[in-house]
Amino acid sequence: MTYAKEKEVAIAAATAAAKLCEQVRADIPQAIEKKDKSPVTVADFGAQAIICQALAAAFPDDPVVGEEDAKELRKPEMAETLTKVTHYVQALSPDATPEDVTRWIDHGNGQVSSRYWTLDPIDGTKGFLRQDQYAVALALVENGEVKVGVLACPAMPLDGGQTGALYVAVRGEGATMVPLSGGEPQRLQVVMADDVANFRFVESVEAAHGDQSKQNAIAQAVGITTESFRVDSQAKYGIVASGKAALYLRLPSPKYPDYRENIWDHAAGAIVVEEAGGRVSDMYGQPLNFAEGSKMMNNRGIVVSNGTIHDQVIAALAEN
Ligand SMILES: Nc1ncnc2c1ncn2[C@@H]1O[C@H](COP(=O)(O)OS(=O)(=O)O)[C@@H](OP(=O)(O)O)[C@H]1O
Ligand SMILES: [Mg+2]
Ligand SMILES: [Mg+2]
Ligand SMILES: [Mg+2]
Repeated sequence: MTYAKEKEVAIAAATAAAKLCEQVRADIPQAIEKKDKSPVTVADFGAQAIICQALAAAFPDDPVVGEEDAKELRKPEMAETLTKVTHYVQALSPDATPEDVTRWIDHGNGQVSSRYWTLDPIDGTKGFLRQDQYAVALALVENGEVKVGVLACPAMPLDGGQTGALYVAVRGEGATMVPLSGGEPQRLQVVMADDVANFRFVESVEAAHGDQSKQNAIAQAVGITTESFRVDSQAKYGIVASGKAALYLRLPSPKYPDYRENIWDHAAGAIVVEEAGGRVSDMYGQPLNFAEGSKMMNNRGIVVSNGTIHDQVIAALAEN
């Protein structure tokens, strides 16, 4: 088994971070506004602290490229928020001080290099605030290729009535889903072409994060006639990997034509789908570039599929 230690550490860290997030969610979190006007919560900071602490201890030489940083949190007017974050972190790491917490968060300020981790402590913060889907997303990238991906989706409903999924993939070794509450890992397989009931497509809840009218037109062009399934965060990748949808489309929003996708919004999800037999590319069929920087400057839009319809989707995009 390759990357055994990386997989073990990533699973333990993402599972712990998911626990922290669920604790915050039960307490009804408040949104804090970031400089770019997007929301962040004490759970985003706490989850980044917990995961970075674990990665720094196990792999001290690996940079971590995370979404959040502690710059604002260090300001005196944020002391109360930092106290709250520290309180949630202490439930998992009792000796943690506020200084530890900000230091661990800023361990996530690393740069893309030949080997690095990328972390989205909460992907779908808006979904998290709405008590909808969200994901803790962690991936290891080597020489531009995602090697390990772990996606914790604490609000994901499972067959059989439980809630909470952990999706795990290692390059060349397949993808599995294990309930966050524990149990046997189940092998993931994307939907087959003849599984009509699951031949659906997923897209973001937030209309401004895509182009919903074009997404619908492309889905129809490849024979998907049912309405989209709208889900927050990289949970969408988990749904495609589990064979519960054939396609996830994320086309550039007409409102933000210059938007570029972040590596942490896709790395973990992409390997989970690929290892379940699916395909991931940008809207021109180009591979996602995880080798350059935190934003994928040369990619536009995201297409995630079960594989069988991928070329058809790219062809439909070229025509529309
Ligand atoms: N304009 C635009 N276009 C595309 N994507 C954008 C845009 N603005 C933000 N973001 C990123 O969207 C991430 C949330 O993913 P989703 O859209 O799938 O979920 S959600 O519907 O917003 O909950 C969200 O990730 P988090 O910040 O981690 O929640 C953002 O990185
Ligand atoms: Mg995100
Ligand atoms: Mg995030
Ligand atoms: Mg964010």
